[in-house]
Amino acid sequence: MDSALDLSDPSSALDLNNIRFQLIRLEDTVLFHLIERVQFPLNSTIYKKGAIPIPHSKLSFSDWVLRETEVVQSKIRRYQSPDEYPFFQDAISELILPPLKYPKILWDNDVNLNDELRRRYVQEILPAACAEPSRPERAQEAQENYGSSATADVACLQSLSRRIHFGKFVAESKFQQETERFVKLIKAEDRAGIDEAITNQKVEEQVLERLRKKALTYGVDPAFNSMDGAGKVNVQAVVDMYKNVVIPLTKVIEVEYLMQRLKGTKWE
Ligand SMILES: C=C(O[C@@H]1C=C(C(=O)O)C=C[C@H]1O)C(=O)O
Repeated sequence: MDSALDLSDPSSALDLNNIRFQLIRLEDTVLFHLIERVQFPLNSTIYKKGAIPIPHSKLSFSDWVLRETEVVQSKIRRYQSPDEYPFFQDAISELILPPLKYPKILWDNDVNLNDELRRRYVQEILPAACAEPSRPERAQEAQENYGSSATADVACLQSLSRRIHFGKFVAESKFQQETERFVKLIKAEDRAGIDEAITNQKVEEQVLERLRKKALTYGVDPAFNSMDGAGKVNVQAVVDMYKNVVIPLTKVIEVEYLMQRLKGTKWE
């Protein structure tokens, strides 16, 4: 039985089986947060800058809720953890708790793909997940759900961010397993070669198949036969989210992390 990732224990945190076990656990988190979000209509208004006036801010309503959440969470050490990355770097505030001392597991890097993740979430993931032809009520805006939608977005975005940035642990694990191979590719700045080297097609196919089953299962309450056959979440939207956004961004993070891996080492 693989164990959960212990970020205070480098050997556990870089065991690829443990990392993959954690990625599987994160599928449930991401899926349940998305199920919560798609209870509400898309409410595209909350993603448009200026559509909802916010004192002293030019952000969209959804971005403002996310940034304000990150301000509070940064004060209680969320971004001290090597598996958490902020969407708004300027939200990072002074700690109100004593700093934590994590052992150095990852190599120094500045890889953060949250801007791209947020763009894809708003422009691709949510429109697909909220579009439920069998439920026309979802097509209508519901102003009373603006706050609930934005709050659910924070949970979705933070779980998706954690999932894709786990690519750093995967990349470090693979680098330590095949150091010479990756050093050559990195020195040659061969991003395509690094992408090929970190890719495991079989694992990707297993991820997508498992997600389809989870979306079908978690989406239907066992107490009720779904009257219209539609579960709580659009199954294809979940699979497409991973196939077109989550897995590709995870791999970009693996590649870009590795491109920075030789800094300060004997191979530089
Ligand atoms: C995360 C890994 O690296 C890559 C990314 C994967 C993903 O994002 O699900 C799966 C397999 C690999 O292509 C891994 O090898 O487990």
